[in-house]
Amino acid sequence: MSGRLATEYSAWKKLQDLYDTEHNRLVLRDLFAKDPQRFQKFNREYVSPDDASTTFLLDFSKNLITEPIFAALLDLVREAQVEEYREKMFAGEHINTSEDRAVLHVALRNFDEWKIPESGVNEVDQVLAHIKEFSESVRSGEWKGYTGKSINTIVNIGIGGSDLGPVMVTEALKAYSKRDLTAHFVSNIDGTHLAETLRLCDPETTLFIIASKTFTTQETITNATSARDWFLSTAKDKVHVARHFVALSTNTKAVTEFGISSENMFQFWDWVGGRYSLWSAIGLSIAIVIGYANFEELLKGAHGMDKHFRSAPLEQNLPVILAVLGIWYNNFYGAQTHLLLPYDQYLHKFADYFQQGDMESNGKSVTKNGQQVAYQTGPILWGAAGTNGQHSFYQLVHQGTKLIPADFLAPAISHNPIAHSLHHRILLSNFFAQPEALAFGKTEEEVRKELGPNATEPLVKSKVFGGNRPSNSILFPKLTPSTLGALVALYEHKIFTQGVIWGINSFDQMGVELGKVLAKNILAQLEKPEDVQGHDSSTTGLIHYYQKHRKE
Ligand SMILES: O=P(O)(O)OC[C@H]1O[C@H](O)[C@@H](O)[C@@H](O)[C@@H]1O
Repeated sequence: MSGRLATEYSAWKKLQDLYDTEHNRLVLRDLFAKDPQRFQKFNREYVSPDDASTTFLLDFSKNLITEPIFAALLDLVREAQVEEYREKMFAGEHINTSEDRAVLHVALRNFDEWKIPESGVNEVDQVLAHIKEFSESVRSGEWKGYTGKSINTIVNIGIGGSDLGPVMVTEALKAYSKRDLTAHFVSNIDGTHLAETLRLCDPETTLFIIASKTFTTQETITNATSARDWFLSTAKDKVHVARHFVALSTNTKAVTEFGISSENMFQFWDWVGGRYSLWSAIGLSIAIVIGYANFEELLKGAHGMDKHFRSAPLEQNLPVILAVLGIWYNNFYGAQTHLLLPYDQYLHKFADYFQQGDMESNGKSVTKNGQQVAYQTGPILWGAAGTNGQHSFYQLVHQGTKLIPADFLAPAISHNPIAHSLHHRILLSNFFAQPEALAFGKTEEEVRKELGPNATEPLVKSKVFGGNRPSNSILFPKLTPSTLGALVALYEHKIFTQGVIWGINSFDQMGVELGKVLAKNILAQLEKPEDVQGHDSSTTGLIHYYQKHRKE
């Protein structure tokens, strides 16, 4: 984040040399055969400094690295001054330079550990108390709708960071949820999303949570307005809106103008990035679904990881380790993508969540100093919950032409040990088998032996697995709120570390603006063909085709 080009660092040049001279020799079969200590060298156990039950193992031994390469990768971290920039973040310096803002999601889960001199930080506890009080009154049934009934359905209306975090966490921690309370999440401007959700709601017992940092996002404000119209078509009197609509935002003025009173507004601050906001008031739906005590556990789990990131030596520092391994593949092996593969159905939104977290943060091509980068930055992030992915895209991961580094994640214990944990043992056997198959593959010799002398050449070739495909494995005892908090913070700090090395600003999102501006312009031209002005022939042709075929 210094804004320097990564390629200027001497460690970068060293890594390029190491890649050029070594990469043909970096064969996992050989590396493991030669060194019985390889697992010992390249695994780390995380134990939260605050709570020993929040723990996991990171095995990164199945990566295409040696000790000198690992050392050079950590030299790159030192040379890029990641530790100095980390301190700037924790101190509240305005490291989001393009927007002149601090980056302080860590202050939302700080529990008075560090003094951070930024305005708003001293209001965090107050907002948490508000979340606690409100979530408890909804869960206990004390909060009543306009006809005196308790709330049994919540609808979070928000998009991007104001949607993905609450969706991911409420899914991930469903085992902790209040089962007689239904939570829906409406994000898309497509009327179908709201209409299909409202079909499942009763205006007398539904609470709408309007989540928008800016409170100007077109999708959210349009959905919220239509939801209010739907509500008022039954409730009639506007005075009832107060019992059924609350807002989570930094923009008090826009919230009040929408008709939500300030006591029903949960505040946060401009130093909370949208994709880092689940720890803030944006987490209200999480607190309602899993209860405030569990929400606080989530925050504490993340705080433990913050402490680890801030104090652990680089060679023990898990976010740093994940970050440098990512750089090794992204920048030296030319890998374009990175897979997140949780072997836990509860984490089925984990990759979706980090698509925004990673790609909106590090999908940049100029440095903080405005220089065009001549190297790759953020990877394309994708994934699915195991074992579903195995029956979908793993073919390409195992035998395709692309190198796709992957992180496998799994809990040792399931929340649902049905059939005497048979399901879970099968799930975990896949979790152990896939990284093994990716790393070690199956040689032609092995295939021939298996198929016998009559096998055709094409059949033999088609059954060979090249192997040498790298992965990390993260194994934790159980998916608890605190463990989830630690895992999310682990990836947040990985993204931070990579952003600093690439010299980019991980905390703005200018790339989402242009499409929004053009859509606004087009919206005003949709009525009549003669209004369609100022576009290329393709866009004009498409809009004309729509105008010919629409039937309102
Ligand atoms: O919460 P808001 O202000 O409605 O923004 C929702 C989303 O909008 C844009 O896509 C980006 O700025 C995202 O980072 C943000 O999460």
